[in-house]
Amino acid sequence: MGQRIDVNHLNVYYGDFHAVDDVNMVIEPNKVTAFIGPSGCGKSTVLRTLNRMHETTPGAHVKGEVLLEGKDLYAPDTDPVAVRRDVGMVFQRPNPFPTMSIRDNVLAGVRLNNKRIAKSDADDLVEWALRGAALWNDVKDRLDKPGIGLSGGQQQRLCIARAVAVHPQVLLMDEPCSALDPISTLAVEDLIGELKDEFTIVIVTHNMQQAARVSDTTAFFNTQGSGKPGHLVEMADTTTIFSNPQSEETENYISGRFG
Ligand SMILES: Nc1ncnc2c1ncn2[C@@H]1O[C@H](COP(=O)(O)OP(=O)(O)OP(=O)(O)O)[C@@H](O)[C@H]1O
Repeated sequence: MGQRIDVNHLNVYYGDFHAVDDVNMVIEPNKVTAFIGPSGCGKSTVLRTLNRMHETTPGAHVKGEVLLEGKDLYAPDTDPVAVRRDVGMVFQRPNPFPTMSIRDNVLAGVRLNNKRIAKSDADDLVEWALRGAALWNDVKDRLDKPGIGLSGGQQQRLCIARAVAVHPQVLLMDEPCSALDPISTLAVEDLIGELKDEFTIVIVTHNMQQAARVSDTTAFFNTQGSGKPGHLVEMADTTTIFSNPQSEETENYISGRFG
């Protein structure tokens, strides 16, 4: 089952630069939450703080709280590697390991977590993850071929299979369809709808139609301009955000007046 995330007074900094100001939000379990907003408003930054991935950028740090099912992801005794196991991530560009087979790509995260796994269990896990990522039928006869030999859309689904294989509670997706053609995009969007039965999903997208199609809840971020921190303007049911937003800023953005 997916888990809930509470974000309390989250501020994010790159060195001295205050990139995101005072975000408060609840990300509901087993729902798809979309982050939308103009370039530079902090969508990816906030997403990356939900599994401490921003810490891979030197100087990036947070103030405030991120709670996964009530547990503070930034508590001193919390292991970031364990956080990333519970909160998986799929990136903008499909990034299968180029020298690995399809099968080994699916198992890569499990092996990185130092889990020993028997061959038959590995076979079951590979099939389960690839079925979950709607890729099994495409690849079941070529599991030992390189992952890099798949189409872009298939590679992205392989990356989703690799992410789900470690059984995370939450799946973060940073513009997962931006490098895909329209047919692959639809396949990944359908998949997101199915995956929410098992995981909590947060997706950053530039595409408002995509947010409207795939998400239950939408968070609109904005910034007063370059050099100014991004902030959360409002968050509500996706239908409310697109049909009856509270803020004029949101109204202007979704009606295409800026961004
Ligand atoms: N590695 C970094 N070092 C310094 N500043 C950064 C870094 N990454 C992002 N920023 C800054 O933080 C702010 C938020 O950036 P972020 O990438 O989160 O925005 P975004 O809404 O995801 O934008 P986009 O839609 O263009 O991807 C911007 O002002 C950006 O310039």
